[in-house]
Amino acid sequence: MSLTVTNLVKTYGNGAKPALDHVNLVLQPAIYGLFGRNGAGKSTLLGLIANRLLPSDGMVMLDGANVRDNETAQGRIYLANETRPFLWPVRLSTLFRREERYYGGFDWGFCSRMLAEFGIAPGMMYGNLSLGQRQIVQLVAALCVPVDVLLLDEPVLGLDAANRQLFYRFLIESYVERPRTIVVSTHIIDEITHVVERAIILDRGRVVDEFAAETVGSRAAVLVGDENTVDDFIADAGLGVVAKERMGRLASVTVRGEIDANDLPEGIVASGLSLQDYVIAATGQSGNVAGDVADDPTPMTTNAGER
Ligand SMILES: Nc1ncnc2c1ncn2[C@@H]1O[C@H](COP(=O)(O)OP(=O)(O)OP(=O)(O)O)[C@@H](O)[C@H]1O
Repeated sequence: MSLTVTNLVKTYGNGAKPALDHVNLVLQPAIYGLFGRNGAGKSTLLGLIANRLLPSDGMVMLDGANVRDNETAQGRIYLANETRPFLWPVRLSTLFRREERYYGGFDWGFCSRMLAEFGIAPGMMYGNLSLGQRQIVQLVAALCVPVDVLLLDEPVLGLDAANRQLFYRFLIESYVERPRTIVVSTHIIDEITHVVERAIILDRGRVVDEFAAETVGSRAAVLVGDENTVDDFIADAGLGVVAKERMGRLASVTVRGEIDANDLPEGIVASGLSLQDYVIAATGQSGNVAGDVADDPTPMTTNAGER
């Protein structure tokens, strides 16, 4: 299974800046985290992949078929987002049966187990559920349909902490049971770090980085120490500076690439960035740690010595 996004552009109005600007991606079976600041274009990208929005340019192909003109391909893609229309006066079981009919299958056993653990009775009316419970029902449905591409737009918005943990557990279980392409857009990055295999970072409509999540520690580092010593080290090593903060005589400088602790002079401490810190650095106003993979597919090295 392969989902290819080619030169995808979305402009919402005449003369408006593109919400999505020539995005190229190749997605394989894996759990992807889709990250970016408010308005970066995450929902737009997911809406275009799911054929809920018309692209201004470019295309989305699923196993070689253009998703636009192909109902079979569309039936293999499921988008769960807040606007998914579920009619109000409907029992959960009816709602799930509709999904079963449209998507050609439904994992009823997994559904019952998830509802039980979330404490939601299957005979409930959808409209009688709380906001968070409705969100859970949508996620349960999403995990039970036999699609090849699952797009979850801010899935944990409205879920309490315990239910978020439960959802991450079910998401992993579902993926292990049936590996497929799952894209999760979220702002709660720290929580999902250990769930996602790959990360996609969007900034102002462009993909600025796409990488294996476990390699995040080697994509950028923070150096802390006496400002002059840190500056000299950075200049000698030819490191790219992303951001710098001063605290009296001390400086904290974010640089691109991985730092070998053996290369550090005395008095400088280096640490890697968490996925959340890396996303902040990659999408901050002061600098762009990632470069732009729209033009360069390998913007980051994992070795500071290569810079
Ligand atoms: N229906 C629309 N009409 C006009 N502009 C829109 C529309 N939907 C989105 N936009 C604009 O497109 C850009 C991207 O929006 P999008 O919702 O894709 O961002 P996002 O990354 O999902 O943001 P958030 O994290 O806040 O949900 C924003 O500038 C937004 O204002």
